[in-house]
Amino acid sequence: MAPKAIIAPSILSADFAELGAACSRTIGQGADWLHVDIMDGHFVPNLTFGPPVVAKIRSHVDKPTESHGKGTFDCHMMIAEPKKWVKEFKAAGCDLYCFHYEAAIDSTAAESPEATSDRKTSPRELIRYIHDQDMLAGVAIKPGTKVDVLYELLDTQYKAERPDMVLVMTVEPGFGGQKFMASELPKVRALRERYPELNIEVDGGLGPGTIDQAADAGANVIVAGSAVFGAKDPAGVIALLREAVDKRGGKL
Ligand SMILES: O=C(CO)[C@@H](O)[C@H](O)COP(=O)(O)O
Repeated sequence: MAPKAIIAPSILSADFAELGAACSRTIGQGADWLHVDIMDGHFVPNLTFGPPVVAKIRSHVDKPTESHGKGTFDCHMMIAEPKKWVKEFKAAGCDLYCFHYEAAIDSTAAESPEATSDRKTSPRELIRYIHDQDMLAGVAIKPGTKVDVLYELLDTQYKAERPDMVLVMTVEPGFGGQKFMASELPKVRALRERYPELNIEVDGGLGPGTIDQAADAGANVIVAGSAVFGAKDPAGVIALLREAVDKRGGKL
């Protein structure tokens, strides 16, 4: 049985002048989680917000009462140094810290081997560290990254080192409103076949016109930015996305 639908609107497409109100309204419109895109201008060519903003908007939304529950702040860390910010984002109210596999393994930016070990870390160590801070851990892959790099992490017998969620990007990370890349769906299908109970998130170009393909492939955590925040009826879009995923439950 595939896991249930989790709808996570991306607040990157919200009106930043009223971000707190937009967050609470979106939860009221039926969203399960809020997807919070953190960009550092290095890992991706765009800048968004840091811990003080996350802390402010957190106060507009009730904390989840259970793991993966309503109100979860799903922080998508598009940053070059994911280990460096774990404690700050925990303090700001992040519930799920989803780092990029590519950032965790990339040591080429570090100036010296010593700096490398200090600033970069292996995905496995990083997952353990995130769990030690009492957050869920997610691992994201960009379109150019093969899905099988994740198998070793997902197959570990040590729960503390296993991701709670995988994010398959269906656009190049960095900006909202891009065209959905169906070429990424074989990754989702491969993950779903191998891990029937895994939370598999897709992000980029999701909306009423693309959700069926993503749900057919096995995605259950759906990020949608412009499709929700640009809609006349955001609650209707959230319900449609949920129904598309849930009606495939058990048939995958
Ligand atoms: O991480 C990202 C972009 O890097 C996303 O979360 C976008 O914010 C999704 O926006 P839409 O494609 O749904 O408009």
